[in-house]
Amino acid sequence: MPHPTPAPAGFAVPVVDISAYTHGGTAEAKALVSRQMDAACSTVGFVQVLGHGIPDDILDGLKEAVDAFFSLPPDAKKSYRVEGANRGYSPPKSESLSLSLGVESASRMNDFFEAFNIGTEARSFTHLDLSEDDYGINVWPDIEGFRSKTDAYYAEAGRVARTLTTVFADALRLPHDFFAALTDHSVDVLRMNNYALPKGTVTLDGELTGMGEHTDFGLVTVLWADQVAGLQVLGLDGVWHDVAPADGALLVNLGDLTARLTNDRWMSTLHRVKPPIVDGTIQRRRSVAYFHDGNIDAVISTLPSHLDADHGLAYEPIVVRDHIKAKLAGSRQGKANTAAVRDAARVLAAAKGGSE
Ligand SMILES: O=C(O)CCC(=O)C(=O)O
Ligand SMILES: [Fe+2]
Repeated sequence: MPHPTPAPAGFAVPVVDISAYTHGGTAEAKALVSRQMDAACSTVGFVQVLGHGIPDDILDGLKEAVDAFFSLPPDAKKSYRVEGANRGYSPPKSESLSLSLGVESASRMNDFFEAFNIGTEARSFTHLDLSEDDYGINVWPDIEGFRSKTDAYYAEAGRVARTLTTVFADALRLPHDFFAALTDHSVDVLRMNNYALPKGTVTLDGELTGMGEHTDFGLVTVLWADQVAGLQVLGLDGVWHDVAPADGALLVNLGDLTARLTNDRWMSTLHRVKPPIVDGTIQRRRSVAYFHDGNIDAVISTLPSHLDADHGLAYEPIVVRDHIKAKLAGSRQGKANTAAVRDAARVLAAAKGGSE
């Protein structure tokens, strides 16, 4: 089947230009952006974000760092593995994201992506008594410029994530600084993903999964990706749709914690990476996800404005630490996350519907 298939009428990832927030627009311009964001978050849960203001040279530096790391020999990459923390190198087939949802995959550790993670460290908050066990210590590959380039992008992506939470606060009619109290020592992680399979290793048994279906764990994810097919998003129609970033856009999606805040009015949308196989090979694809997950000790409770007393749909309040632990235990240690009942049901329903 040729790829990418055109998106059918009825499914599109809305484009929202947030310049009014990044470049000091008028109150009216901001109100328009927050209305557009509300519509995107309540119908798709993914947004093509323009006007983010990340300079091209910082994006170029990020791509150089990603290429330099993933082109190291396998043994060199493996020397940057970190046990027990969301840091360093993850080789292909060491994770199964679908297990973070409680959905069994055919051969459990099936995802062929490889990744390198960096993130916020507890020790950077000198005034707070936080545990590195909750955050993690970064490892840095011995590659000239890798750290400065990824640090520069990390700061920019964090700025965009925080700007987005300001848009969210306005869209949800919350105090402007509502999210600041949940995110002043946020556990943020940057995951650089590489989807590549050496020639001749691709089998056409239909089980090829770049990254299994999952929802992101936190508040919001800012995703830079190559304009190469592979990312698929589950629509309200129960069908998987191909999505690639528009020119100059970052893809932004909501995570589970924002869905919990809004009692699922805003969507933590299921997504996966299933690259098309063309002539027995897959086209290499890179993506870099910045996860803005909230303070490790923050309690996430459904907003009073979104409680639905009649239907009793509110989630129990949850501490960010407990939520992240349950999700990571699924994807990393092969334990199905039994708490993700709603998500698992949606994946199984979609499995019947197939992809577009
Ligand atoms: O590679 C992609 O486009 C998606 C990556 C992703 O969903 C993730 O890292 O959580
Ligand atoms: Fe994701």
